[in-house]
Amino acid sequence: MLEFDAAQSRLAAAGNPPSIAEVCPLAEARGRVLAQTVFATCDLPPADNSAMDGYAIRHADYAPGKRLPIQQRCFAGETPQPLHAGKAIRLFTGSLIPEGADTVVMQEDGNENDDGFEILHPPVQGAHLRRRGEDVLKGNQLLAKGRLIGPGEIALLASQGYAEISVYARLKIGVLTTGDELLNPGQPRGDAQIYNSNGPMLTALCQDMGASVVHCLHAQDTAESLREAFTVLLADCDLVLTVGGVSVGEKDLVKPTIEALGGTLDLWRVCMKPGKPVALAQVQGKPVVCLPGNPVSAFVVFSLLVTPLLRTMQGRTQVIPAVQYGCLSSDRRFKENRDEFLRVRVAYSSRGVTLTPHPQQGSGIISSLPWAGALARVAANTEVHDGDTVAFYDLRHWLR
Ligand SMILES: Nc1nc2c(c(=O)[nH]1)N[C@H]1C(S)=C(S)[C@@H](COP(=O)(O)OP(=O)(O)OC[C@H]3O[C@@H](n4cnc5c(N)ncnc54)[C@H](O)[C@@H]3O)O[C@H]1N2
Ligand code: MOO
Repeated sequence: MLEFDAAQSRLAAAGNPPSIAEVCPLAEARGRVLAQTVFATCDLPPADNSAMDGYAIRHADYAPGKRLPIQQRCFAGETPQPLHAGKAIRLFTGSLIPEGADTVVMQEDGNENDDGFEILHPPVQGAHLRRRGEDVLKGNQLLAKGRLIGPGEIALLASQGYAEISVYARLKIGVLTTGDELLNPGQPRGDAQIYNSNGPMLTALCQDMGASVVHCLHAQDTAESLREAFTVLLADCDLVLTVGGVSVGEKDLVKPTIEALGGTLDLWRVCMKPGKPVALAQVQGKPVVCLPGNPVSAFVVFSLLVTPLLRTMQGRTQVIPAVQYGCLSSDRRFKENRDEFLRVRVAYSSRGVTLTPHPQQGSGIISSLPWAGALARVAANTEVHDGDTVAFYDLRHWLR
Protein backbone atom coordinates (compact mmCIF):
# COMPACT_ATOMS: atom_id res chain seq x y z
CA MET A 1 0.00 0.00 0.00
CA LEU A 2 1.13 3.55 -0.75
CA GLU A 3 1.55 5.77 2.31
CA PHE A 4 -0.91 8.65 2.45
CA ASP A 5 1.75 11.39 2.57
CA ALA A 6 3.66 9.81 -0.32
CA ALA A 7 0.46 9.71 -2.39
CA GLN A 8 -0.16 13.36 -1.54
CA SER A 9 3.35 14.44 -2.63
CA ARG A 10 3.21 12.37 -5.79
CA LEU A 11 -0.10 13.91 -6.78
CA ALA A 12 1.08 17.42 -5.92
CA ALA A 13 3.88 16.91 -8.46
CA ALA A 14 1.73 15.24 -11.13
CA GLY A 15 0.90 18.44 -13.02
CA ASN A 16 2.71 21.51 -14.28
CA PRO A 17 2.24 25.12 -13.19
CA PRO A 18 0.37 27.22 -15.74
CA SER A 19 2.25 29.01 -18.50
CA ILE A 20 -0.52 31.36 -19.65
CA ALA A 21 -1.18 34.64 -17.86
CA GLU A 22 -3.93 37.17 -18.51
CA VAL A 23 -4.78 40.64 -17.31
CA CYS A 24 -7.63 40.76 -14.81
CA PRO A 25 -9.45 43.82 -13.42
CA LEU A 26 -8.73 44.07 -9.70
CA ALA A 27 -12.45 43.95 -8.92
CA GLU A 28 -12.59 40.45 -10.43
CA ALA A 29 -9.30 39.17 -9.02
CA ARG A 30 -10.57 37.45 -5.88
CA GLY A 31 -9.69 33.76 -6.03
CA ARG A 32 -7.18 34.22 -8.88
CA VAL A 33 -3.44 33.57 -8.62
CA LEU A 34 -0.83 36.26 -9.21
CA ALA A 35 1.26 35.56 -12.31
CA GLN A 36 3.76 38.32 -11.52
CA THR A 37 5.56 39.54 -8.43
CA VAL A 38 4.12 42.95 -7.62
CA PHE A 39 6.13 45.90 -6.29
CA ALA A 40 5.05 49.07 -4.51
CA THR A 41 4.51 52.05 -6.79
CA CYS A 42 4.52 54.59 -3.94
CA ASP A 43 5.17 54.99 -0.24
CA LEU A 44 2.18 54.16 1.90
CA PRO A 45 0.97 56.36 3.38
CA PRO A 46 2.32 58.68 0.69
CA ALA A 47 2.77 61.52 3.24
CA ASP A 48 2.72 61.99 7.02
CA ASN A 49 -0.89 62.27 8.13
CA SER A 50 -3.01 62.38 11.23
CA ALA A 51 -4.37 59.21 12.87
CA MET A 52 -6.96 61.23 14.80
CA ASP A 53 -9.38 64.12 14.58
CA GLY A 54 -7.45 66.80 16.49
CA TYR A 55 -4.85 69.55 16.26
CA ALA A 56 -1.36 69.66 14.80
CA ILE A 57 1.12 71.49 17.03
CA ARG A 58 4.80 71.92 17.65
CA HIS A 59 5.44 69.94 20.82
CA ALA A 60 7.70 72.71 22.12
CA ASP A 61 4.74 75.14 22.01
CA TYR A 62 2.84 73.24 24.68
CA ALA A 63 2.53 74.77 28.13
CA PRO A 64 -0.16 74.03 30.73
CA GLY A 65 -3.07 76.47 30.44
CA LYS A 66 -1.76 78.02 27.20
CA ARG A 67 -4.08 78.51 24.21
CA LEU A 68 -2.76 78.04 20.67
CA PRO A 69 -4.68 80.15 18.13
CA ILE A 70 -6.11 78.15 15.19
CA GLN A 71 -4.17 79.01 12.07
CA GLN A 72 -6.14 76.84 9.60
CA ARG A 73 -8.76 74.11 9.42
CA CYS A 74 -7.39 71.46 7.11
CA PHE A 75 -9.59 68.55 6.01
CA ALA A 76 -8.38 65.23 4.58
CA GLY A 77 -7.64 65.80 0.90
CA GLU A 78 -6.53 69.43 1.40
CA THR A 79 -3.01 70.81 1.55
CA PRO A 80 -2.02 72.34 4.89
CA GLN A 81 -0.07 75.57 5.33
CA PRO A 82 3.30 75.40 7.10
CA LEU A 83 2.54 75.69 10.84
CA HIS A 84 3.49 79.00 12.41
CA ALA A 85 5.20 79.03 15.80
CA GLY A 86 2.76 79.15 18.70
CA LYS A 87 -0.25 78.17 16.55
CA ALA A 88 -2.31 75.02 16.02
CA ILE A 89 -3.86 73.69 12.83
CA ARG A 90 -7.19 71.92 13.18
CA LEU A 91 -7.09 68.62 11.32
CA PHE A 92 -8.98 65.39 10.87
CA THR A 93 -8.18 61.71 10.53
CA GLY A 94 -6.21 61.41 7.30
CA SER A 95 -5.37 65.14 7.04
CA LEU A 96 -1.79 65.81 5.98
CA ILE A 97 0.56 66.95 8.72
CA PRO A 98 1.62 70.58 8.20
CA GLU A 99 5.29 71.30 7.75
CA GLY A 100 6.71 72.30 11.12
CA ALA A 101 4.22 70.27 13.17
CA ASP A 102 5.53 67.28 15.09
CA THR A 103 2.59 66.20 17.24
CA VAL A 104 -1.16 65.67 16.97
CA VAL A 105 -3.36 66.23 20.00
CA MET A 106 -6.74 64.42 19.92
CA GLN A 107 -9.69 66.77 20.17
CA GLU A 108 -10.84 64.96 23.34
CA ASP A 109 -7.59 65.99 25.05
CA GLY A 110 -8.31 69.72 24.90
CA ASN A 111 -10.92 72.32 24.11
CA GLU A 112 -11.25 74.90 21.39
CA ASN A 113 -12.86 78.34 21.66
CA ASP A 114 -12.49 81.62 19.74
CA ASP A 115 -9.07 82.19 21.35
CA GLY A 116 -7.67 78.90 20.22
CA PHE A 117 -7.01 75.37 21.48
CA GLU A 118 -6.07 74.59 25.06
CA ILE A 119 -4.36 71.25 25.69
CA LEU A 120 -5.45 69.58 28.93
CA HIS A 121 -2.88 66.77 29.19
CA PRO A 122 0.84 67.01 28.37
CA PRO A 123 1.11 65.61 24.83
CA VAL A 124 3.63 62.98 23.79
CA GLN A 125 5.90 64.24 21.04
CA GLY A 126 5.13 62.51 17.74
CA ALA A 127 1.77 61.17 18.98
CA HIS A 128 -0.98 60.23 16.49
CA LEU A 129 1.19 60.68 13.41
CA ARG A 130 1.08 58.12 10.62
CA ARG A 131 4.47 58.44 8.98
CA ARG A 132 5.08 58.43 5.25
CA GLY A 133 6.10 54.91 4.20
CA GLU A 134 5.48 53.32 7.62
CA ASP A 135 3.22 50.76 5.94
CA VAL A 136 4.92 50.17 2.58
CA LEU A 137 8.02 51.67 0.96
CA LYS A 138 8.08 52.41 -2.75
CA GLY A 139 9.92 49.70 -4.68
CA ASN A 140 9.49 47.02 -2.00
CA GLN A 141 7.90 43.71 -2.91
CA LEU A 142 4.17 43.74 -2.19
CA LEU A 143 3.12 40.22 -3.13
CA ALA A 144 4.94 37.31 -4.70
CA LYS A 145 3.98 35.50 -7.87
CA GLY A 146 1.93 32.40 -7.04
CA ARG A 147 -0.09 34.09 -4.33
CA LEU A 148 -3.82 33.42 -4.07
CA ILE A 149 -5.65 36.75 -4.19
CA GLY A 150 -8.12 37.37 -1.38
CA PRO A 151 -9.64 40.51 0.13
CA GLY A 152 -6.42 41.47 1.94
CA GLU A 153 -4.35 41.20 -1.23
CA ILE A 154 -6.98 43.24 -3.09
CA ALA A 155 -6.83 45.97 -0.43
CA LEU A 156 -3.05 46.16 -0.71
CA LEU A 157 -3.07 46.21 -4.53
CA ALA A 158 -5.82 48.85 -4.64
CA SER A 159 -3.96 51.01 -2.11
CA GLN A 160 -1.05 51.01 -4.56
CA GLY A 161 -3.21 52.08 -7.47
CA TYR A 162 -3.33 48.75 -9.31
CA ALA A 163 -6.55 48.68 -11.35
CA GLU A 164 -5.64 45.41 -13.03
CA ILE A 165 -3.23 42.64 -12.37
CA SER A 166 -1.60 39.75 -14.19
CA VAL A 167 -3.09 36.41 -13.10
CA TYR A 168 -2.79 32.87 -14.38
CA ALA A 169 -5.48 31.60 -16.69
CA ARG A 170 -8.11 29.70 -14.75
CA LEU A 171 -7.43 25.99 -14.47
CA LYS A 172 -9.86 24.07 -16.67
CA ILE A 173 -11.13 20.85 -15.14
CA GLY A 174 -13.31 18.11 -16.58
CA VAL A 175 -15.29 15.83 -14.31
CA LEU A 176 -16.39 12.38 -15.41
CA THR A 177 -18.77 10.19 -13.45
CA THR A 178 -19.45 6.58 -14.30
CA GLY A 179 -21.97 3.94 -13.34
CA ASP A 180 -25.19 2.69 -14.91
CA GLU A 181 -27.03 3.00 -11.59
CA LEU A 182 -26.76 6.79 -11.65
CA LEU A 183 -29.14 9.40 -12.91
CA ASN A 184 -29.17 13.16 -12.79
CA PRO A 185 -31.15 14.99 -10.11
CA GLY A 186 -34.48 16.09 -11.54
CA GLN A 187 -35.20 12.82 -13.36
CA PRO A 188 -37.74 10.26 -12.13
CA ARG A 189 -35.89 7.53 -10.26
CA GLY A 190 -36.31 3.77 -10.63
CA ASP A 191 -35.87 1.39 -7.68
CA ALA A 192 -32.35 0.34 -8.61
CA GLN A 193 -31.16 3.85 -9.34
CA ILE A 194 -29.49 6.53 -7.27
CA TYR A 195 -28.93 10.18 -8.06
CA ASN A 196 -25.51 11.26 -9.21
CA SER A 197 -24.16 13.29 -6.31
CA ASN A 198 -20.44 13.01 -7.04
CA GLY A 199 -20.68 15.04 -10.25
CA PRO A 200 -22.30 18.10 -8.64
CA MET A 201 -20.11 17.69 -5.53
CA LEU A 202 -16.83 17.62 -7.44
CA THR A 203 -17.96 20.50 -9.64
CA ALA A 204 -18.64 22.59 -6.54
CA LEU A 205 -15.36 21.56 -4.90
CA CYS A 206 -13.38 22.56 -8.00
CA GLN A 207 -15.25 25.87 -8.26
CA ASP A 208 -14.54 26.62 -4.61
CA MET A 209 -10.86 26.14 -5.45
CA GLY A 210 -11.15 28.85 -8.11
CA ALA A 211 -11.01 26.43 -11.03
CA SER A 212 -13.42 26.36 -13.94
CA VAL A 213 -15.32 23.13 -14.53
CA VAL A 214 -15.63 23.06 -18.29
CA HIS A 215 -17.56 19.79 -18.44
CA CYS A 216 -19.19 17.47 -15.96
CA LEU A 217 -20.00 14.38 -18.02
CA HIS A 218 -21.52 11.07 -17.19
CA ALA A 219 -20.48 7.92 -19.04
CA GLN A 220 -22.27 4.61 -19.11
CA ASP A 221 -20.26 1.55 -18.14
CA THR A 222 -19.20 0.80 -21.70
CA ALA A 223 -15.82 1.28 -23.32
CA GLU A 224 -17.38 3.36 -26.05
CA SER A 225 -19.23 5.75 -23.76
CA LEU A 226 -16.10 6.21 -21.67
CA ARG A 227 -13.89 6.80 -24.69
CA GLU A 228 -16.26 9.39 -26.09
CA ALA A 229 -16.33 11.28 -22.80
CA PHE A 230 -12.55 11.15 -22.35
CA THR A 231 -12.01 12.49 -25.86
CA VAL A 232 -14.08 15.59 -25.11
CA LEU A 233 -12.53 16.11 -21.67
CA LEU A 234 -8.94 15.74 -22.85
CA ALA A 235 -9.53 18.16 -25.70
CA ASP A 236 -11.02 20.92 -23.54
CA CYS A 237 -9.46 20.59 -20.07
CA ASP A 238 -6.09 20.81 -18.33
CA LEU A 239 -7.00 18.19 -15.74
CA VAL A 240 -9.56 15.39 -15.72
CA LEU A 241 -11.10 13.91 -12.59
CA THR A 242 -13.02 10.68 -12.89
CA VAL A 243 -14.99 9.10 -10.11
CA GLY A 244 -15.99 5.46 -9.71
CA GLY A 245 -15.19 2.46 -11.77
CA VAL A 246 -11.52 2.01 -10.92
CA SER A 247 -11.63 -0.65 -8.24
CA VAL A 248 -11.84 -4.37 -8.79
CA GLY A 249 -15.39 -4.76 -10.15
CA GLU A 250 -16.07 -6.49 -13.45
CA LYS A 251 -17.36 -3.32 -15.07
CA ASP A 252 -14.43 -1.16 -14.01
CA LEU A 253 -13.48 0.00 -17.47
CA VAL A 254 -11.69 3.27 -16.77
CA LYS A 255 -8.21 1.76 -16.79
CA PRO A 256 -8.54 -0.08 -20.13
CA THR A 257 -10.11 3.02 -21.70
CA ILE A 258 -7.22 5.24 -20.60
CA GLU A 259 -4.74 2.70 -21.91
CA ALA A 260 -6.60 2.50 -25.21
CA LEU A 261 -6.21 6.29 -25.49
CA GLY A 262 -2.43 5.91 -25.18
CA GLY A 263 -2.26 6.84 -21.51
CA THR A 264 -0.47 5.16 -18.67
CA LEU A 265 -2.32 4.55 -15.45
CA ASP A 266 -0.98 3.68 -12.01
CA LEU A 267 -3.61 2.24 -9.78
CA TRP A 268 -2.67 2.91 -6.16
CA ARG A 269 -3.95 1.34 -3.02
CA VAL A 270 -3.47 4.30 -0.71
CA CYS A 271 -3.19 3.59 2.99
CA MET A 272 -6.19 5.71 3.83
CA LYS A 273 -9.79 5.14 4.83
CA PRO A 274 -11.97 6.15 3.16
CA GLY A 275 -10.32 6.36 -0.23
CA LYS A 276 -8.10 3.35 -0.82
CA PRO A 277 -8.44 3.00 -4.62
CA VAL A 278 -6.96 6.04 -6.36
CA ALA A 279 -5.41 6.10 -9.81
CA LEU A 280 -3.15 8.62 -11.50
CA ALA A 281 -2.82 8.61 -15.25
CA GLN A 282 -1.10 10.79 -17.83
CA VAL A 283 -3.02 10.86 -21.08
CA GLN A 284 -1.96 13.01 -24.03
CA GLY A 285 0.20 15.04 -21.66
CA LYS A 286 -2.61 15.73 -19.20
CA PRO A 287 -3.05 14.35 -15.71
CA VAL A 288 -6.14 12.27 -15.01
CA VAL A 289 -6.97 11.40 -11.42
CA CYS A 290 -9.45 8.61 -10.78
CA LEU A 291 -11.25 8.89 -7.48
CA PRO A 292 -13.12 6.16 -5.65
CA GLY A 293 -16.86 6.14 -6.28
CA ASN A 294 -18.15 6.13 -2.72
CA PRO A 295 -19.21 9.74 -2.16
CA VAL A 296 -17.35 10.27 1.09
CA SER A 297 -14.26 8.60 -0.35
CA ALA A 298 -14.39 10.92 -3.34
CA PHE A 299 -14.81 13.93 -1.05
CA VAL A 300 -11.90 12.97 1.19
CA VAL A 301 -9.58 12.05 -1.67
CA PHE A 302 -10.39 15.30 -3.43
CA SER A 303 -9.84 17.37 -0.28
CA LEU A 304 -6.56 15.85 0.82
CA LEU A 305 -4.95 14.37 -2.29
CA VAL A 306 -6.30 16.26 -5.30
CA THR A 307 -6.32 19.85 -4.01
CA PRO A 308 -2.47 19.97 -3.81
CA LEU A 309 -2.36 19.01 -7.51
CA LEU A 310 -4.92 21.70 -8.31
CA ARG A 311 -2.87 24.31 -6.47
CA THR A 312 0.28 23.23 -8.32
CA MET A 313 -1.53 23.53 -11.64
CA GLN A 314 -2.94 26.91 -10.62
CA GLY A 315 0.60 28.18 -10.11
CA ARG A 316 0.18 28.61 -6.37
CA THR A 317 3.32 28.47 -4.24
CA GLN A 318 1.62 27.07 -1.17
CA VAL A 319 0.20 23.74 -2.29
CA ILE A 320 -0.10 21.88 1.02
CA PRO A 321 -2.02 23.84 3.66
CA ALA A 322 -1.21 23.53 7.35
CA VAL A 323 -2.19 20.49 9.38
CA GLN A 324 -3.50 21.35 12.83
CA TYR A 325 -3.87 19.41 16.07
CA GLY A 326 -6.86 18.95 18.32
CA CYS A 327 -8.28 16.79 21.04
CA LEU A 328 -10.67 13.99 20.15
CA SER A 329 -14.00 13.99 21.95
CA SER A 330 -15.77 10.67 21.50
CA ASP A 331 -17.06 7.72 23.46
CA ARG A 332 -15.86 5.50 20.61
CA ARG A 333 -12.38 4.14 20.07
CA PHE A 334 -10.86 4.23 16.60
CA LYS A 335 -8.30 1.87 15.14
CA GLU A 336 -7.85 0.75 11.53
CA ASN A 337 -5.12 -0.80 9.47
CA ARG A 338 -5.16 2.28 7.20
CA ASP A 339 -4.85 5.94 8.25
CA GLU A 340 -8.44 6.87 8.94
CA PHE A 341 -9.84 10.30 8.17
CA LEU A 342 -12.83 10.98 10.38
CA ARG A 343 -15.38 13.61 9.55
CA VAL A 344 -15.35 15.84 12.61
CA ARG A 345 -16.76 19.07 13.87
CA VAL A 346 -14.24 21.50 15.29
CA ALA A 347 -14.88 23.59 18.41
CA TYR A 348 -12.37 26.23 19.49
CA SER A 349 -12.37 27.34 23.11
CA SER A 350 -9.98 28.74 25.69
CA ARG A 351 -9.11 25.14 26.61
CA GLY A 352 -8.07 24.30 23.06
CA VAL A 353 -9.49 22.60 19.99
CA THR A 354 -12.03 19.79 20.34
CA LEU A 355 -12.84 17.40 17.50
CA THR A 356 -16.14 15.53 17.61
CA PRO A 357 -16.56 12.73 15.04
CA HIS A 358 -19.80 12.24 13.15
CA PRO A 359 -21.59 9.16 14.55
CA GLN A 360 -21.57 7.48 11.12
CA GLN A 361 -18.19 7.17 9.44
CA GLY A 362 -19.14 4.91 6.51
CA SER A 363 -17.93 5.94 3.06
CA GLY A 364 -21.51 6.25 1.78
CA ILE A 365 -22.80 8.58 4.52
CA ILE A 366 -23.42 11.69 2.43
CA SER A 367 -25.26 13.42 5.28
CA SER A 368 -21.94 13.64 7.15
CA LEU A 369 -20.48 15.92 4.44
CA PRO A 370 -22.39 19.15 5.09
CA TRP A 371 -22.04 18.39 8.80
CA ALA A 372 -18.26 18.13 8.98
CA GLY A 373 -15.80 21.02 9.24
CA ALA A 374 -12.61 19.01 9.20
CA LEU A 375 -11.02 15.61 8.70
CA ALA A 376 -9.21 14.18 11.71
CA ARG A 377 -6.43 11.71 11.05
CA VAL A 378 -6.07 8.53 13.05
CA ALA A 379 -2.76 6.87 12.22
CA ALA A 380 -2.91 3.28 10.97
CA ASN A 381 -2.78 0.55 13.62
CA THR A 382 -2.97 3.09 16.42
CA GLU A 383 -5.86 3.19 18.84
CA VAL A 384 -7.19 6.60 19.74
CA HIS A 385 -9.92 7.46 22.19
CA ASP A 386 -11.45 10.38 24.02
CA GLY A 387 -8.88 13.01 24.99
CA ASP A 388 -6.16 11.91 22.54
CA THR A 389 -4.46 14.53 20.37
CA VAL A 390 -4.82 13.93 16.65
CA ALA A 391 -3.90 15.80 13.50
CA PHE A 392 -6.75 17.40 11.58
CA TYR A 393 -7.25 19.03 8.21
CA ASP A 394 -9.53 22.06 8.48
CA LEU A 395 -11.66 22.13 5.34
CA ARG A 396 -11.75 25.94 5.36
CA HIS A 397 -8.03 25.81 4.53
CA TRP A 398 -7.94 22.61 2.52
CA LEU A 399 -10.80 23.45 0.17
CA ARG A 400 -9.64 26.86 -1.00
N1 LIG B 1 -14.13 -6.59 -3.47
C1 LIG B 1 -13.84 -5.31 -3.22
N2 LIG B 1 -14.80 -4.41 -3.34
C2 LIG B 1 -14.54 -3.11 -3.07
C3 LIG B 1 -13.26 -2.72 -2.65
C4 LIG B 1 -12.25 -3.69 -2.57
O1 LIG B 1 -11.10 -3.43 -2.23
N3 LIG B 1 -12.59 -4.98 -2.88
N4 LIG B 1 -13.04 -1.43 -2.33
C5 LIG B 1 -14.19 -0.71 -1.84
C6 LIG B 1 -13.86 0.67 -1.68
S1 LIG B 1 -12.94 1.05 -0.33
C7 LIG B 1 -14.33 1.63 -2.52
S2 LIG B 1 -14.02 3.28 -2.19
C8 LIG B 1 -15.11 1.32 -3.68
C9 LIG B 1 -14.51 2.02 -4.89
O2 LIG B 1 -15.15 1.60 -6.01
P1 LIG B 1 -15.11 2.36 -7.39
O3 LIG B 1 -14.20 3.52 -7.29
O4 LIG B 1 -14.87 1.39 -8.46
O5 LIG B 1 -16.56 2.99 -7.47
P2 LIG B 1 -17.92 2.29 -7.93
O6 LIG B 1 -17.87 0.84 -7.67
O7 LIG B 1 -18.23 2.78 -9.25
O8 LIG B 1 -18.88 2.99 -6.88
C10 LIG B 1 -18.76 2.80 -5.49
C11 LIG B 1 -20.05 3.29 -4.83
O9 LIG B 1 -20.20 4.66 -5.05
C12 LIG B 1 -21.43 4.96 -5.70
N5 LIG B 1 -21.20 6.02 -6.67
C13 LIG B 1 -20.34 5.97 -7.70
N6 LIG B 1 -20.41 7.11 -8.40
C14 LIG B 1 -21.33 7.88 -7.80
C15 LIG B 1 -21.85 9.17 -8.08
N7 LIG B 1 -21.41 9.86 -9.13
N8 LIG B 1 -22.79 9.69 -7.26
C16 LIG B 1 -23.22 8.96 -6.20
N9 LIG B 1 -22.76 7.73 -5.89
C17 LIG B 1 -21.85 7.20 -6.68
C18 LIG B 1 -21.79 3.68 -6.40
O10 LIG B 1 -23.16 3.59 -6.64
C19 LIG B 1 -21.29 2.64 -5.43
O11 LIG B 1 -22.23 2.46 -4.39
O12 LIG B 1 -15.15 -0.05 -3.95
C20 LIG B 1 -15.39 -0.85 -2.80
N10 LIG B 1 -15.56 -2.19 -3.18
O1 MOO C 1 -11.59 3.47 0.23
MO1 MOO C 1 -13.17 3.17 0.25
O2 MOO C 1 -12.88 4.74 -0.20
O3 MOO C 1 -12.75 2.94 1.99
O4 MOO C 1 -14.71 3.64 0.84
